[in-house]
Amino acid sequence: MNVKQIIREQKNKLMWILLFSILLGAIIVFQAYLIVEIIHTIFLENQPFESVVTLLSLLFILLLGRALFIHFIGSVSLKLGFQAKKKIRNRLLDHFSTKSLTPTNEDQSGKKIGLMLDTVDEIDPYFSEYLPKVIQASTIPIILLGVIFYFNYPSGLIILFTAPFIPLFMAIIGMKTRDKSEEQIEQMNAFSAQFLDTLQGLKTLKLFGKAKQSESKIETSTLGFRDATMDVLKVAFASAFMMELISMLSMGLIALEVSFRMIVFDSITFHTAFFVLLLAPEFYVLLKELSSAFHSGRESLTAIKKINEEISTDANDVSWGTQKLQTGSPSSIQLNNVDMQYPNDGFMLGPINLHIDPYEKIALIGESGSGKTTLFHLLAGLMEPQSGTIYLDGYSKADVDSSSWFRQLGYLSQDPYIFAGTIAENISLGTDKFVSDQEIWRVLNQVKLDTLVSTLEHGIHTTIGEGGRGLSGGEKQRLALARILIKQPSILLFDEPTTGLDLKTEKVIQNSLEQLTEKMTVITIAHRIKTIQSSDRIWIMEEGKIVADGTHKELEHSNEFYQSLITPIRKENME
Ligand SMILES: Nc1ncnc2c1ncn2[C@@H]1O[C@H](COP(=O)(O)OP(=O)(O)OP(=O)(O)O)[C@@H](O)[C@H]1O
Repeated sequence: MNVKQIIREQKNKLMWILLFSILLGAIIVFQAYLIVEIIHTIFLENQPFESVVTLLSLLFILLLGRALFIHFIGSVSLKLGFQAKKKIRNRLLDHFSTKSLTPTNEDQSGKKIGLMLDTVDEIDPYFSEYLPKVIQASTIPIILLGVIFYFNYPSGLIILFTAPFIPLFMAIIGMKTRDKSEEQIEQMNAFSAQFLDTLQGLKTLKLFGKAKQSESKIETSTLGFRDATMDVLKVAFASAFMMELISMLSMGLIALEVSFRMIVFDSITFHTAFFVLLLAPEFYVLLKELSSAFHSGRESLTAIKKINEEISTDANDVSWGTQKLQTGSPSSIQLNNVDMQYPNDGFMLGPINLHIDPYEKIALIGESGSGKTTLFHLLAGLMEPQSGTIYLDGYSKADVDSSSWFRQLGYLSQDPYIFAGTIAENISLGTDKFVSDQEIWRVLNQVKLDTLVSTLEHGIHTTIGEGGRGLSGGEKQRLALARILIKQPSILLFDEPTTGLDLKTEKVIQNSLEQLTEKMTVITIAHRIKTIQSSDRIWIMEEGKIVADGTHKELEHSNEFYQSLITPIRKENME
């Protein structure tokens, strides 16, 4: 994410700010001129009030114009900040959604939320304050300086000598704040991560009697964030004080010089002296505003750096292309020498070589930790292999359009996620088509959730998930099945529930899938002997490799490992 690139895209808005700034500069000059003229006419020439009515009306119009231009610059600047944030958030979202699952699991979600919300918000001042102020400060003061030089060059020389101290201080303070604002953002993200982690695991922490300890951990990270913020603010206050001091001293010098020239040397008129005295503060006000905007702009640059650090870790992006897959029938899947290793020399999957024909029913079995879920994530396209190629319908996955693949795919896991939303929204999640209320009720009936839902006040429009009504484990599973029934995928990855689910749920899942799966390719991480026996092929996984591939009949007598795996399953299913 390049700041220059965003600036280039927002060139039009910046041009508007430049135009408004030039007009504002002209208004400031004329406004000062009119004030001087009015005072001169009334107090020095002792003219009646009526003689300045036209000048006063003009002054009123100019003040109105000034307010309007300030408003225009403000609203264009806000839009500039808004567009920049939108662009960066989209880029981040894109990054998170294309990123392979592997590193995503490593980071804490709170840190990501912190990055997505707070860090992106920190970027706003750069575009909505700093850039517009840079434009204003590089146009209006130049206009003012030109006018001051024209009317009274010594005042211009004083400004020319003192003004550079302001950017000089800005640069020094900028260097000092860089580390501090980096530390502040670091602390803020650490705090978000800690907070969300504790919230999500609160039940576990309470059950293990660790809730109090977590409280103190949160307190420590809050204090860390507070201290870092105070450090940044201290520098900000010190810088504001210095800017004030420099501009007051400079204006004092100009006042002294002007009064000497007017009273002692009699070399300028009251008119010119007053005019210069009115313009000089306008000059410094703008520079001071620039310096405070510079301070926020510096923090924004740190935030942009943090976001770039996150985005540049895209070595693990899951790569997709543009080739659309056929619709109607399931795609064939082929894995050629596919390898995947979790970071830091973690678990290694592969090399995997396999081919799945359309409509095949495959059971995947293996001991806990043998890599079944990891293989599912690779097959689903949620992870990117380190080496080797995945072919979908003969096309390399890197060339295939991701949405045409995900449209085919259904993944029924053991811990489905229920989003904050209504029951109807959660069920129609997987399809782009319009889903009528009747269809929702039909699938609810199929998964035996209709009785429960009909007792709810808002029926299928009841909010569930976070902030809504809770669901039991079995109900969540049935809701996830309802999603699949609505989506009607042509390839189903099914992580069969281990025994322990309520009988009703188990039966519902079995019956529904038996009818549904005829028209699908189904790969099941199987825990039931019936699923294993009825599948076309069985893959046995051991330490990240598929060590056997065959039918139940073939493996039952010839493969000792298979026997050792299914004997306990058989026993469990019989109990
Ligand atoms: N995000 C991760 N980072 C590092 N290692 C991981 C990650 N996820 C899983 N693993 C490791 O990879 C190995 C395989 O895990 P996987 O979940 O694929 O096994 P599984 O066969 O599905 O196990 P189970 O039957 O218990 O669900 C395990 O040793 C696990 O500790």
